Formats: sequence, structure tokens, C-alpha cells
Amino acid sequence: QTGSAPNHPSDSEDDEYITNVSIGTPAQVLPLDFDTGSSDLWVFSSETPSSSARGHTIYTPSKSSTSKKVSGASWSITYGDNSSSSGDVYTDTVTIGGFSVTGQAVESATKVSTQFVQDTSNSGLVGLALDSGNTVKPTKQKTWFSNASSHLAQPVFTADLNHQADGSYNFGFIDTTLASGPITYVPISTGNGFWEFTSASYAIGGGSSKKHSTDGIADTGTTLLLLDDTIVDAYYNQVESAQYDDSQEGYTFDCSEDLPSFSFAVGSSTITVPGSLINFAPVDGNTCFGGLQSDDGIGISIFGDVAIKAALVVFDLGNKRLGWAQK
Ligand SMILES: CSC[C@H](NC(=O)[C@H](Cc1ccccc1)OC(=O)N1CCC(N)CC1)C(=O)N[C@@H](CC1CCCCC1)[C@@H](O)Cn1ccccc1=O
Repeated sequence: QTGSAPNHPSDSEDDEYITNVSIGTPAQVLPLDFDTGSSDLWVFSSETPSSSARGHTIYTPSKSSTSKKVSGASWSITYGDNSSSSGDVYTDTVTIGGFSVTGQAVESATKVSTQFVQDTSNSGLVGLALDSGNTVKPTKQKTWFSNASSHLAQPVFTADLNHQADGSYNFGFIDTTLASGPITYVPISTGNGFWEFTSASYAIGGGSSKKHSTDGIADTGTTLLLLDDTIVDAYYNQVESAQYDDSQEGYTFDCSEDLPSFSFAVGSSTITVPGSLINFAPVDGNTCFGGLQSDDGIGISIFGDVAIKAALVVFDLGNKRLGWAQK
């Protein structure tokens, strides 16, 4: 058994990637943001204050014949960008790309932070990190992929994200035709509950590769590529008009500049992010914001959408490994 669902960028900046998910009986279809950096499936619902839910599609458990309230359960999550949400928990049938999981924990939001209220491109998140990161108390719940994996042809899923174009999340199979190069696998460390791996070196443009160990996570829920300051400073040193813009809290440069590519090691291979993907978005006039920025010393680097867009990424739970193939 397999599943295949299209995704699309939420806006002209590729800020998020949205996939339609069916919840309940009859199906209630919500646009959700798949996040391999967290482990809760939560939705705007009939329990979300209507002033907060305006502009969002909501899940109404009472309209689903297969919903069950998980008595005494609650959840609460705060993300890296300080957005947050919390609420109570139901189980229901959740179908993604034609593959159904029954008894999936669907976390219903009774509170959402301003960022979520304002971001009407999604009606919640599907967490696809490891189960250990789930926030439901008193009993942790499993992710949709964890519940699905034992029934899928293979315990794997792939992320294919594209700049201003549709992509896919495939479950239970790997469509190698989505990639231009071979898949290189690296082991993940599961201690923090993320798809966490180590990259041994990087290169800027056609330059020589520099040994630099990066401990990072593959995170579809993060827009940018966030790496150590030394790497980021070295990169923008190669961009003539680049400067650190305090108000934007990141490097900006003249939009007309040709940006160098950025390559990072995956095992004995490398993935190259073209400069065009690092010219992330205009901020004003002809000043543009970079898709490669500092990880602010948060102790872990984040290979977010800017990096994932350059590759087909294989999340292999069965073998506890991550696969990267150039696109
Ligand atoms: C340094 S983690 C920052 C990251 N949030 C972003 O990447 C947001 C995404 C976004 C874009 C547009 C509108 C709304 C939200 O976008 C920016 O912050 N941007 C994009 C636009 C740029 N101009 C400025 C910088 C983040 O918390 N991700 C988490 C998932 C997000 C939460 C917010 C909603 C979307 C999904 C998550 O995987 C990060 N995680 C990873 C590991 C552990 C904990 C953790 O929490």
C-alpha cells in the first residue's frame, strides 16, 4: 500500500508548502502544512475561537461519525519562530494521498497564536518528525506516518518541494524519476526526535570544499536554510552587495546580483543549492533577502525548504536514515 499527495507553495515566496488532508466521515478536507520538524497533527476546529478561525477551514469532530474524544488528553506546542497552539484531542480517520489511517490522533486547537491566526494559508500542521516529540499529555500520540508505516509497502516517505510549482509527498515508495542523481543515505541520530544528520563539509559556488561538521535536521516546516555563522558569513563574503540588515534580521543584497550556489556534503556525495534558490524574496525596491541565514547558534542547523527544494529527500524510518538526491 502507498499514498501520494501533491503539495504547493503557500505564496509567491515559497514560505510554506501546503497539502490537502481528509479528516473524518464524511471527509472534511483541510489545507495543512507538513512539518518534518515536529510531531503533532493539529488543526483549526469548531473549538477554535471563531475570531481566530476566520479565513481558515475548520475540522468539526461532531460532524464526523468516526471521531472519538480522547478524554483527559491535551496538547501544547511552541515552535522555533515562537508561534504556538494548544487544545484537546480526538481520534479520527485521516487520509493523505489516498492512504487512510484509522484512530489517528487529531489535535484540536482551542488556542492559536497570532502568527497562526494571520497565516490563512494553513489550517494546521501534520507533524512528521519522530513520535518522541509529540506533546499530547498524559499519553503521547503517534504521528500519521508512524501509524501508517507498518501498513505501507515500505516504511518510508519522500518530500519533493519545488520553487513556485507543485511537488509531492509520497508514502511507502520512492519515485526515483523525481531525482536527477542517485540517492545517498546517511544515518540519523534519533535522540532529539528529529530527522537529524551530520554533514561533513560545504562549498560555495565552484570553490573548494571546506571541512566543517554541521549537525542539522531535514525540516520541511522551516522556510530557509539555517547554518552556522561561519558558513553564512563566508557565503555572503562572495556576494558583492550583501550586508547584514538588522531590521530584516538577516543578510540582504541587490536583487540583480548573481548569487553563487551552495553545496553541502551528504555522506560521500554533495547536494548543490543553486544561487537562484538562495535569492529568496524581495524585501523592498531592489533589495532581496537571502534564503541562507544564520541558525543563531540555536545549537542545531536547519536544512529547511530552501535546501529541500534542490533535492528529493527520503525519510526512511525503517532503516533510521535520510536519503538525499540532487533534483
Ligand atoms: C528556526 S525554526 C523557524 C521556523 N519557522 C519558519 O521557518 C517560518 C515558517 C512560516 C512562514 C510563513 C508564515 C508562517 C510561518 O518562516 C520564517 O520564519 N521565515 C520565512 C519568511 C522569512 N522572510 C523570514 C523567516 C519554525 O518554527 N518551523 C517550525 C514549523 C513551522 C511553525 C510555524 C508554522 C509553520 C510551520 C518547526 O519546523 C521548527 N522546529 C524544528 C525543530 C524543533 C522545533 C521546531 O519548532
